[in-house]
Amino acid sequence: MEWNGISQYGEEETLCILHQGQGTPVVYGTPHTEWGETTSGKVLTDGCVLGVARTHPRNTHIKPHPQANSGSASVMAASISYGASQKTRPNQQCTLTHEYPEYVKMIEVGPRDGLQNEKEMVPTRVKIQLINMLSETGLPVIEATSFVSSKWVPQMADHTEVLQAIHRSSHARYPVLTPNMHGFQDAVAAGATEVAVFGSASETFSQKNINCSIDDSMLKFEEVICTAKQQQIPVRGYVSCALGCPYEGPIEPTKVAEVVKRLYELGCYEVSLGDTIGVGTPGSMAKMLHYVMEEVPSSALAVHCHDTYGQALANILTALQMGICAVDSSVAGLGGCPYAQGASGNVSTEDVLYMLHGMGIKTGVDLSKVIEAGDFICKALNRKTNSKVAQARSKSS
Ligand SMILES: CC(C)(COP(=O)([O-])OP(=O)([O-])OC[C@H]1O[C@@H](n2cnc3c(N)ncnc32)[C@H](O)[C@@H]1OP(=O)([O-])[O-])[C@@H](O)C(=O)NCCC(=O)NCCSC(=O)C[C@@](C)(O)CC(=O)[O-]
Repeated sequence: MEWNGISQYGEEETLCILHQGQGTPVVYGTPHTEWGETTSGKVLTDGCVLGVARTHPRNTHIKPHPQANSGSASVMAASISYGASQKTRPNQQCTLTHEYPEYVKMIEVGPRDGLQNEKEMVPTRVKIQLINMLSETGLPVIEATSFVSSKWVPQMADHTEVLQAIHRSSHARYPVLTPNMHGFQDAVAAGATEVAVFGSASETFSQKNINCSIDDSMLKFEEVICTAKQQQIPVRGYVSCALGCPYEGPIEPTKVAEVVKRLYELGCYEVSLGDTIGVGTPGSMAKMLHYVMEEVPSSALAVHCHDTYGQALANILTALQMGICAVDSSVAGLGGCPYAQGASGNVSTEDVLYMLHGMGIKTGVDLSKVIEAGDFICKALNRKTNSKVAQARSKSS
């Protein structure tokens, strides 16, 4: 099936006209409207309604409209691009292509997600040096530690020492995890200037990870977010098990979307979608994002892919095609979650950078310096890197 689009670009708005083959064009979306809301408020024609266009500074995503005729589901994950440089006039045809963001924000989670699962205590000075080395790479966000119970996660017990000793780059931010007010207050006392709350789309995982139901977690997060707002501290959110749960198996994308929406509405500036056990595929990622992006704009979403089944890069690429511009990753692919047995580490920062830079996407991050930081932490842990790029570079040097 061929999908065609015609767009008319103005400074402020894009009008998308979608049609199939010889069908009569259907006008169905502008950047200022959400799904199903058109400038006219109506579908202009019937027989060839294919979907609605949701514009993004760079991508226009097509989603089947409830009245769409058969076969339109095949565009669920497609994106149609009308970059500013590709201005078209009405009646000119555009071919559907994927257009990627020019810049991707990299969120380094190695010092927290990467190390929290280590059985042997990692010396505090090693954690500090790792963060200091990562700060030299140009990474814009480095998640430094977490203010959780040391009975639950002993590896993060030195959170205050770590946060207070690192050299903070003026170009980077250093969020820390805070599951409740106790953690938030400790974090602020230690000098945190950004925090993250972490919920789950799975009830069982929520219980196992933070000892409360999803609803109770939202009450705790609300308190944290309200207090943080008063102190002008930005709050990021996580939703674990976005593509599967170690206890419940597959999670309905509608459930993921609901939890993401709750966090966003509470005031998280960005919500990271965690494939906690790395079971996702481009298919399930596209489907989940499709539902989530109905509730929350792509500009407020990030993806957080563990690489258990080797799908992380493909899943990230899918997310980029759908308009996501923020990616969590872990130096040397370190990590795992203490409450998700068998889950391997995050996608490695080195491998994501190699892919993005190879696609001409800017990150502002120096890959060689990240490889050095990865080399440092792997030596300290007496471990081989999980990064394919770092492995290849070390063989060739
Ligand atoms: C959330 C809690 C603290 C609840 O733990 P709890 O036991 O239910 O807490 P409580 O409120 O009942 O309090 C019990 C005791 O804990 C203390 N306490 C209470 N809160 C804190 C705190 N913040 N820091 C330090 N101590 C705390 C509190 O003061 C009290 O101390 P006591 O009076 O018995 O001496 C616990 O379940 C916990 O620490 N869980 C750890 C969760 C964790 O860190 N998981 C790994 C990170 S999430 C992740 O990896 C997934 C992610 C984000 O990467 C994305 C993905 O991949 O999906």
